[in-house]
Amino acid sequence: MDVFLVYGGTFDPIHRGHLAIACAARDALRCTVHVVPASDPPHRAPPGADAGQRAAMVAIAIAHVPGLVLDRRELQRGGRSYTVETLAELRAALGPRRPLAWLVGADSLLGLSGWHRWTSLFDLAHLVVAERPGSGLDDAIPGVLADALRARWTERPDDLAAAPGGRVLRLRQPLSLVSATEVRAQLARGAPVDALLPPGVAAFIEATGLYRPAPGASL
Ligand SMILES: Nc1ncnc2c1ncn2[C@@H]1O[C@H](COP(=O)(O)OP(=O)(O)OP(=O)(O)O)[C@@H](O)[C@H]1O
Ligand SMILES: O=C(O)c1ccc[n+]([C@@H]2O[C@H](COP(=O)([O-])O)[C@@H](O)[C@H]2O)c1
Repeated sequence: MDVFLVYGGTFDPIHRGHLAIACAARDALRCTVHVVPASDPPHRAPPGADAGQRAAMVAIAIAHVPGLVLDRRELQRGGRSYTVETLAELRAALGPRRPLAWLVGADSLLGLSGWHRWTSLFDLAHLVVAERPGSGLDDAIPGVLADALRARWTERPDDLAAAPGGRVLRLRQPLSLVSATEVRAQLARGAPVDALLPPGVAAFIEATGLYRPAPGASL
């Protein structure tokens, strides 16, 4: 059965690194990627753009990318965007047998043991983990998480199609150095960001005045 693949993120703003891993996961699993902007992302400071603006930038970024679709379920649910709740909602809708997977970057995986009800995530879905510069997966995984992952790792996409959840697929895609932090910093100092962003997103940011320093603020 084909995998229902979900990619959650703050996307403040969505950048080329996000698209690169979404497309790599799409191609590895040969399935659609459902991109889910977080309404109120846990474990981080409030985003610079509101949830509607972040979703609008995702819509612009993926408009012409085959196999990527916007899913507004966390915006509609409101409140803290706990992944375990999103996956439980999807599992109820998809039934117990459909393979379901959640895409993360390596830095997110390294913090997984701090997530709300994190051990339940594996009962609900697979994880797909994209490598990210600066976040090594081979020796950096903290003990309790390493133990939880040990028997779950695979490099074979077919293992995800063969079960509803519980495996962790390591994606080995070309690395992208881009981060939303870097994009926001560049914008704050008035530096060009076109090379970091999908087409159309820079124009949206320019038109809305997002991420500009407040007048008179020192950089
Ligand atoms: N360049 C990248 N390579 C691999 N994974 C990435 C990359 N950028 C983001 N991700 C992953 O995408 C998901 C959503 O990321 P997020 O929206 O927080 O972007 P970010 O660039 O990490 O943002 P920020 O710099 O504000 O923390 C996370 O799981 C993150 O690990
Ligand atoms: O459920 C949690 O406790 C949890 C903790 C941290 C991050 N997440 C989710 O992981 C995704 C990436 O988070 P972030 O902060 O790197 O954009 C996003 O969908 C978050 O809602 C979820």
